[in-house]
Amino acid sequence: MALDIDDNLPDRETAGQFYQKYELKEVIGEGLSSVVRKCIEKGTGKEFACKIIEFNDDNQELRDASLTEIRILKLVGGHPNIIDVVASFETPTYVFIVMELCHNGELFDYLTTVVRLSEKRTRQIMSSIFNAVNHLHSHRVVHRDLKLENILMDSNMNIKITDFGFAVQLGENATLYDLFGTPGYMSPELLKRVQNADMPGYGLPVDLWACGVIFYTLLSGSPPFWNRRENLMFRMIKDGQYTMTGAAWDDVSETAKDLIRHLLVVDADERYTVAQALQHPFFSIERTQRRDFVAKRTLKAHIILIWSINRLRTLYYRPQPIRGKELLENPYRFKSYRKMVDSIAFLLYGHWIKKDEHQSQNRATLFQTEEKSDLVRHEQILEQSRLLGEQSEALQLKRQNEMHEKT
Ligand SMILES: Nc1ncnc2c1ncn2[C@@H]1O[C@H](COP(=O)(O)OP(=O)(O)OP(=O)(O)O)[C@@H](O)[C@H]1O
Repeated sequence: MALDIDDNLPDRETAGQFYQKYELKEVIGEGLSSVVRKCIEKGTGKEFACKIIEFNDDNQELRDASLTEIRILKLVGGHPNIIDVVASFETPTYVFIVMELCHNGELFDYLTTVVRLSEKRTRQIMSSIFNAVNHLHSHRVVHRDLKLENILMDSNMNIKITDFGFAVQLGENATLYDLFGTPGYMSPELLKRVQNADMPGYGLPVDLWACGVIFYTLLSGSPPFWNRRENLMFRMIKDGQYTMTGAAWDDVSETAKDLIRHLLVVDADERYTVAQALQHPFFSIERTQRRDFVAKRTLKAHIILIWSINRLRTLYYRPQPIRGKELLENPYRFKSYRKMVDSIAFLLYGHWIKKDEHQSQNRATLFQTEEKSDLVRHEQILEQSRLLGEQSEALQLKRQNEMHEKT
C-alpha cells in the first residue's frame, strides 16, 4: 500500500545532492533502521528503490554501519543475484542508498501466497541463493542475515539478495563474536558463543545454516525450528532438533532432504561449505536430464508418459473413494480436503499452520502474527466451509454425470 509520500521526507536543503538527481515516491518497505521508497531518476525517468537511513548525533554507530553496508554492497555488486547499488549519498543526518528496484518484493510474501514451492522451483531459487553466497564468501563477506525477507524478486522473478546491514568482511582467520541475525535463522555456533564466552567465534558457515533454514521452509512452508518461547527455540537450534516428516515432506525427494541434512549440521566444521552445496546431486538433476538422444530410453519415456496419462484419466473419472472414518482421522490424506482445511486454518489464525503430527509449528508466527478469531472471522469461516462443501459436492456430481455419459 502506498503511504503518503510527503510524510517524513528528508528535507530538500540538507539532501540537495540527492534531490537534484532523484524524486522520492511512495514507501515500499520498512526495516528497523530504515525506510525504503521508490524513486525516479530525473534525467531518465527510470525507477529505483532508495533506502533512507536517518540518524542523529547520538547514533554515529548507525551511520558507520550504513557506510559499511554501502562499502560491502559496492564490493560484491555486479552479481546477478545480489542487489545492485547505483548510487549513494550522505548528509549529516541521512544516508541514501539507491538500488535496482525489485518489483516482485520479498520471497517471504511470495511463499505466503503459494504456501510451499515445488522442488523444481526450490532448486532454481536455492541455486541462485548459493551462487550469490558463493560470490560473497569468495570475498570473505559473511551476510549474517539471510532470510526470506531479505531475498527479493525482480520483474522476471530473479532472486536478489539484499540488506547487507549486518554483513562484514572477515580478515584472514578472523572470527566473529557478536549477536547478529534473526532468531529463527541463527546458527548453533553463534548462539553458543553468545551464551558462553569460552566458545570459539563464528564465521562464514552461519550463512550456510541460514540457507538450510530457507531451503527447508521453501519446501515445507514451515520453519525447521520454531517454538513460541524463544529460549526453547534456541535450544532446538543448538541441538539441531528438527524433523522432515508429515504430509508436506511426503513427496520431497531424498536428494533434497540429504542436502538439507548437510546444511543443518550443528558442528560448523562438518557443515557443507557453499562450494559443496553447489556440487550436491540436488543441483545436477537438471543437468543429467539433458542427456544425449538414446532411442531405447526415449521409447521407454514415451511408454511411461502414455501410461501416466491413461492413469491420470482413470483417476479423474473414478475419483478415489473417501471413507468417513479415515477423513475424520486424517483429512490431510485427501488432496481435495487438504486445501479446504488449509483455507479454514488460514482464516481462523490469519497465518498458515504447520500440518505435522504435533501441530506445534507455524511459519508466520515466527515472524509475529496474531490470532484473528473474532466474530467476523468465524462468519467468514462458516461461509468459506459452506462454499467449499458445495463446490466439492458439485464436482463429485459432475464427475458422476461424466462417468454415466461415458459408459
Ligand atoms: N531494492 C528493493 N526493491 C524493492 N523493495 C525493497 C528493496 N530494498 C528493500 N526493499 C523492501 O524494504 C524492506 C526493508 O529493506 P531492508 O531489509 O534493506 O531494510 P532494513 O532496515 O535493513 O531492514 P531490517 O530491519 O529487516 O534489517 C525489504 O524487506 C523490502 O521489502
